[in-house]
Amino acid sequence: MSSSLKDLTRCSVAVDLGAARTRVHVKGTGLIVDQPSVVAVNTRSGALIAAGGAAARMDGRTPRHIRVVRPVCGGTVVDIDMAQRMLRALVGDQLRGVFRRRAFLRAVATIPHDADPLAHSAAVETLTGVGAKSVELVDAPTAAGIGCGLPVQRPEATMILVCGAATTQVAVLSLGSIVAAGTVHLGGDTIHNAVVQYVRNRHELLLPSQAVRPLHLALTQGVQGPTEVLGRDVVTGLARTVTIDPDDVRSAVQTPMTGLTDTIRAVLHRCPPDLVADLAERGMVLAGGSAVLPGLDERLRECTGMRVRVADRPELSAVDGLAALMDGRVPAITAPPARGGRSGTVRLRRRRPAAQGAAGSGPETSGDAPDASEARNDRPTGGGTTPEPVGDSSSDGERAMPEARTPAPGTAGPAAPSPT
Ligand SMILES: Nc1ncnc2c1ncn2[C@@H]1O[C@H](COP(=O)(O)OP(=O)(O)OP(=O)(O)O)[C@@H](O)[C@H]1O
Repeated sequence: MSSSLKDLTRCSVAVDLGAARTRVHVKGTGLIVDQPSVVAVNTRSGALIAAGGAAARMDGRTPRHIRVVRPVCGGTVVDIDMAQRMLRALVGDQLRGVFRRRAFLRAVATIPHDADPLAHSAAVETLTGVGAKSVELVDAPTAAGIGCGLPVQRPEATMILVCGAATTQVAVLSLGSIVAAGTVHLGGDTIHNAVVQYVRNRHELLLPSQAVRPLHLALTQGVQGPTEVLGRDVVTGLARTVTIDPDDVRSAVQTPMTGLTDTIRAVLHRCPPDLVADLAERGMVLAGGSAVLPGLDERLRECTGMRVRVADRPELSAVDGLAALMDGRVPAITAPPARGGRSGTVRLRRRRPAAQGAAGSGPETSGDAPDASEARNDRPTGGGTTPEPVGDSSSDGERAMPEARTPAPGTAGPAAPSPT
C-alpha cells in the first residue's frame, strides 16, 4: 500500500469547502454538514449572526448593518477568518464529539486541481484554525472520480467533469493521477448570472434568485413553451411579469457553454492517443452540483459525440471520494502488465520538499502538453511530500495515489504533531 493512501486512512474528518456549499464527513459517523458556504455578520459589532442555510436565506434581504459573506470562491478560501467562523458555527458540537474521541485530529480536504500554493495554505490554515492537527489535500477531480466509483487507479483513462458553482474542472485521470486537465468559468452560478443579465438587458427586469431556476428548464432541448417570470422593473421599481422564450435562454448561456466544450477539446488534445481511445469507449462522468443542470448532459453528448453520464449523487461525489479514501476503500494503483507478465511492487519514497517557486506548476496549470508519464510523475504537489514512484514504472505493481498534498514549506503548513 502506498504511504499517501496510508496517510489518508489516518484522517478522520473530510471537508469539501465549495463556493456554494460546505460538506463535512466524519469517519464512522457520515455526512454531518451539507450547508451553503455563507455567513451573515453584523458589521457594527462584528458578531456572527448566522451561518449556512440560515445565512443564505438572508442574502438579498438584509438591512445595511448585516453583511452576507461567501468566504470560499471557486473552491479556494478567500477569507480565512470567515471560513473558520463558518465552519465552527456549522460543525459546532458535532466536531467536539470527534475531538473527545481523537486528540490528534487529522483532516483531508479537496482543493482545485490548479490551486496555487496560496490556496493550499489557505485551506490548511482554515482547517488547522478549527482544530485539525494535520491536513491532507486531494485534488477535487480525483476525489470526485473516486466518489463516483470510477476506477481511477487503473491504467485506463477516465474523464470527469466537476461542475461546481463558478467553475467546471475537466480532468482525465489514469493510474490515480491527473493526466490532463483544464478549468472553465462555467457553473450553476455562471448560468444563473447569464440568465439574470439577459433578462435585465432584454426586458429591463431584475429577477429574484428563485425565479431563475425554472428558466433553467429551457436549456433542455425538448422544452418549447415560453415561461412567465415576475421581477422588478429596472426603471419604475414596480413588480412586472414578462414572458421568456426558451430559445432566448439557450442563446444567453451559449458563450459559457461553448467555453466548456472548448475546454474539453483542449484537454483531449493534450491526452496521449491511447487514453483518448479509452475515453471514446467510456465517455465522461459529470459530478458536482451543477451536473444536474437541465440539458447539460445532452448538450455535451451532442457537442463531443462522447457518452455522458451524470453521477448518482453528483453534488456529494467529492466528499464521498474523500470518505472512501479515509475508510481505505480505494485499492492501490495497478499498472498494466509488464512484457513478461510478472507483477512487482513499485516502491515509494517521499519527495524532498521542492522549492516554493516550483509549487503548483503541474502540467495542467502550465498549459504545456505533457505526455502521460510526465503528468503522472510531475504532479502539482504544492511542493509538499507527495510520494513518488521509483524504479521501473512500466512494471506491474502499486503506486501512490491520489494526489495527497501538503502545502509548500514556508506557507502555512499542517500543524506539527502535538505531544498529546
Ligand atoms: N437542481 C439543480 N439545478 C441546477 N443547478 C443546481 C441544482 N442543484 C445545484 N445546482 C447548482 O450547483 C452549484 C453547487 O454545486 P456544488 O455544491 O458542487 O458547488 P461547490 O462545490 O460549492 O462549488 P465549487 O466547486 O465551484 O467550489 C450551484 O451553483 C447550484 O446552483
